[in-house]
Amino acid sequence: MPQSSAPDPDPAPGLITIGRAAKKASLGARTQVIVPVGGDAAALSGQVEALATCRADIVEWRADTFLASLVGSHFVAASEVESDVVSMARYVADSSPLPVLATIRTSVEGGEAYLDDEEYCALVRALALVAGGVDVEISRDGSSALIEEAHEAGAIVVASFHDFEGTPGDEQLAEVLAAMNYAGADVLKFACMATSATDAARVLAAQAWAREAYDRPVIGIAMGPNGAPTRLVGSALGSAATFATLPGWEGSAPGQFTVEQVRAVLDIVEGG
Ligand SMILES: O=C1C[C@@](O)(C(=O)O)C[C@@H](O)[C@@H]1O
Repeated sequence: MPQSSAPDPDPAPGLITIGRAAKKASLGARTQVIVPVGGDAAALSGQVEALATCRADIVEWRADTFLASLVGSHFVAASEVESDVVSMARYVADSSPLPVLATIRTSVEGGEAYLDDEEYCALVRALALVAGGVDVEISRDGSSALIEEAHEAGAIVVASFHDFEGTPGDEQLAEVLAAMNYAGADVLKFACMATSATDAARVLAAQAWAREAYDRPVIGIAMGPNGAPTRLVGSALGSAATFATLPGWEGSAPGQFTVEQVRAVLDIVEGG
């Protein structure tokens, strides 16, 4: 259902605004720090409170971890959980001082949600009515239509691809990024496990290439110890955002630094 609060027009080519009302951030210029929050309702409220004093720009609500706290590791129908998930999304959107990116990471891409494609699309559609942005896994059947529907609902779309085993070849990475661009995503994101320094370097090369080829914000992440430096390189190497943890809370992927650590490096790399 189209909403009145359509996304703001792009302020400039290659720049995307995420957020609703007064909570906004810009992707595509200085690297934005995205802090993931998740878990059950009690854990979430502790993390949302901690956002007030953390120097992040955007909060990512990992709705899949909340879903897992409700139903465990089982396939579910969207209709069984939608009202709980949407209520929690509203809570995060209202209580967080930062714009919200809502993510349902499915088990196929390393997350905790067990949903088939249809149920996944239904839940993401519901979240798009509440959050400033939604993550859409590009490999899901129906992802292109979902991107359009999320836009109509007033959310920007971060298309995503994950490989927790390794880093695909250059050609496959280029194909994934091309598919995200073709599908009309606002931000192109890929995260791959780096098993060597070469993998990390290839992720950075693909990120820089996509930034030039598509003029859309790109987030390239090499996960794990070999890839950790890719989380700190900043916009000079094409990075629109980096995911960093709230101190004292678990991160959402291997190799993440804390918000303060990332901030300190980005202040040097991009100028404080
Ligand atoms: O896609 C990503 C990137 C990520 O996997 C990372 O490696 O930092 C963390 C996830 O929470 C997020 O949805």
